[in-house]
Amino acid sequence: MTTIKTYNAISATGLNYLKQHHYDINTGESPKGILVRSQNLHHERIPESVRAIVRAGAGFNNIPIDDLSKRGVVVFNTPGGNANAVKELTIASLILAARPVIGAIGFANETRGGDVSLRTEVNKGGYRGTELAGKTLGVIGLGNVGSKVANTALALDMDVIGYDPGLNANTAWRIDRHIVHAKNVAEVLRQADYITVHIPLTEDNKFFIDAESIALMKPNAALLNLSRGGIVDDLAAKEALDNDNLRVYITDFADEALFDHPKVIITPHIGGSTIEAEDTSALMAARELDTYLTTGNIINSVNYPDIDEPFTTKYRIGIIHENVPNMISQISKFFGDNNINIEQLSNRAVGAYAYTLVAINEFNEVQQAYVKTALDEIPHVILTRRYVNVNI
Ligand SMILES: NC(=O)c1ccc[n+]([C@@H]2O[C@H](COP(=O)([O-])OP(=O)(O)OC[C@H]3O[C@@H](n4cnc5c(N)ncnc54)[C@H](O)[C@@H]3O)[C@@H](O)[C@H]2O)c1
Ligand SMILES: O=C(O)[C@H](O)COP(=O)(O)O
Repeated sequence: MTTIKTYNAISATGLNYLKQHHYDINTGESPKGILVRSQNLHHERIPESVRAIVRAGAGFNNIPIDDLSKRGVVVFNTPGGNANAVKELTIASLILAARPVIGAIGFANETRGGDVSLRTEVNKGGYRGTELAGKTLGVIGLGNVGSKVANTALALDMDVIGYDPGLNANTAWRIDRHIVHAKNVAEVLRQADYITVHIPLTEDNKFFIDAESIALMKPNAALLNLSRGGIVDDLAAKEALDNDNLRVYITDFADEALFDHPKVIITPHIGGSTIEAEDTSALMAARELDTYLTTGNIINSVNYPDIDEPFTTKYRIGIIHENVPNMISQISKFFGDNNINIEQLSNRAVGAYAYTLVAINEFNEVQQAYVKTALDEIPHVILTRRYVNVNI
């Protein structure tokens, strides 16, 4: 049995998938894989036995990607698995930013006793809001979440302007043609009545919304952050709220500096917390983990290139290496020199790393005994794994 270690509450759908595929959950000493949600792994000791870590969710800023990449540990996430859940909470947040629903509920409860109807009707004028229809929504980041938010806002009769310099042919098609594409973020900040941020927390995106960017917003703008704490400079947002340079700030990330502020609404990081999103993300995560550990196929990795090929030979050798010249020729020469016939060789590189998956049929026990050690000795090879096709 292969052991998988888990952190956080991982949905039973994902755990059951792993159990059905003969994995132990949290029992053995030397886990091969880790399944995690938001637990901060930056200061955890990741056992040497670990070959893969899957983040059941989108954001992976809680995982020490650089260190793990140098060790040959493949890190995955589950793109889109919880995007609908975040979209729905973002729409709820937009409505909370337009209508004083929370205060109105409090007021309704206070009307108890006596003529409830009269007291409600006389005093409800204090809970008038505005409509989203006709207002402009600015969406920063048009990925899995942002594209859904942008498209849904059109159905609420909002005008939508979006900004995402990272869109490509595979992702741009998701975005409705009525959404205006801004050339820079300042365009969004100046035009929007509501601004919602859906980008990952990276070094570059830290305090992406800071005092300077808030100064570009309309003074009655509403700012929504369902991405990550640290993407918005909360102190700058608080100062803008205090000076009437921002109307309301809604964040899914609690911050001591924001508690009890009358213009702030805080939710406790529940954007992806629906039964459906947790099930979908955990199942995607379990499948990605099992697929890599049993076939060498890499799907949705955030630190190495994806390779997803049908496993039609008896064996495969997966070689994670640095993206430097002469690796493929050295690897294929090794197989040739050792009289091992290559049926198929796939190679892909992304940034500093590359992955080569070699498919073979004839592979005797002597060759199997030394191939891993010998390949690992080629300079710039990080980790070699062997896969056996149990269906052949
Ligand atoms: N609140 C929650 O529970 C919750 C749930 C899911 C995701 N998230 C957060 O939301 C983020 C986005 O999720 P997603 O599923 O849409 O991810 P995604 O990877 O599908 O999309 C992110 C998009 O942001 C774009 N981007 C990156 N930096 C940018 C920048 N500086 N300006 C404009 N665009 C930029 C990328 O090109 C990409 O298209 C995640 O990284 C995560 O931190 C939070
Ligand atoms: O990045 C994500 O997917 C979300 O922040 C969800 O986090 P969670 O899995 O801890 O709910």
